Amino acid sequence: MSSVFGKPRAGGGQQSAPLEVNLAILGRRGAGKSALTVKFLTRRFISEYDPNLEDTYSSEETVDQQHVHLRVMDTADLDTPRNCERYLNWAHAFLVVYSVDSRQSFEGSSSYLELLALHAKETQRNYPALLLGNKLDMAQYSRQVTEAEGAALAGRFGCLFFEVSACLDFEHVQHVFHEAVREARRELEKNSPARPLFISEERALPHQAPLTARHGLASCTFNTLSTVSLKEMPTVAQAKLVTVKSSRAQSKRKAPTLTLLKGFKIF
Ligand SMILES: Nc1nc2c(ncn2[C@@H]2O[C@H](COP(=O)(O)OP(=O)(O)OP(=O)(O)O)[C@@H](O)[C@H]2O)c(=O)[nH]1
Repeated sequence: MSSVFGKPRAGGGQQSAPLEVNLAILGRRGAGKSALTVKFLTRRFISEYDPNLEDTYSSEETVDQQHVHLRVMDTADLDTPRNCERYLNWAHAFLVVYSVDSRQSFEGSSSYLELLALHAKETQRNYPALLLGNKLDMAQYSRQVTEAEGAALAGRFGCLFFEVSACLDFEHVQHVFHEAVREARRELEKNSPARPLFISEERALPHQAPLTARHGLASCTFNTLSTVSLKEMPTVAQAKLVTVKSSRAQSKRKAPTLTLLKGFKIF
């Protein structure tokens, strides 16, 4: 079951098909994958969760004025990469997360980057990955991995690197997810068959179906920078949905509600 966290779309006039991007969040247990995912989707920090729950969420995003249908798989791999095909064959980009206060999780992130490099070699394709050092808020008390070490590891694998915190700014977390979308988009555009960028006129040719029918588009004037994903949604673990109030402070009013996974507690 997938959960949908809808956000208002900007640029309502734009009619082109949304870009579809699948993003998998990888990393050792406790690195903060779920906390970052839920922060991005709800702007909130969670502190309680079910560590065995793996689920895929979808969210409507606007990245650089483009409408993006983003799916995020918050993986639960226990301690080492397992049954990796479920995300390797599905994702267009990966966020590899470690915690700056855990050397073990940093070493774990290195195994994930190696796995992705091997997959890229085997499939002869580039899969963008971003390395994230999470729990930056803990750095002043219990940092075990320096920023330079994180940057060096990212440099070895040619990926972007950010230090973040699921507890701090939403905007910074959102920026990182949107960077992943940009990286995925770059690859999708590189790998998609050449298509015309602008078509100003549609003429029904005798032997050709109209463009609208062939592309499933409503209008003949369009910009086809977006790429429709052909990858299938994986079968994801069943997750029970619960509805919680979006804010305790709003309890006296008719509070809006959010649908969240069982196991997440919102503060
Ligand atoms: N201080 C701090 N704690 C965090 C942060 N992110 C996550 N945590 C805490 O770290 C613990 C693990 O976070 P999760 O998001 O469940 O980690 P995970 O990587 O999803 O772990 P698994 O579900 O076991 O794979 C939880 O107690 C979170 O509250 C952060 O940025 N700062």
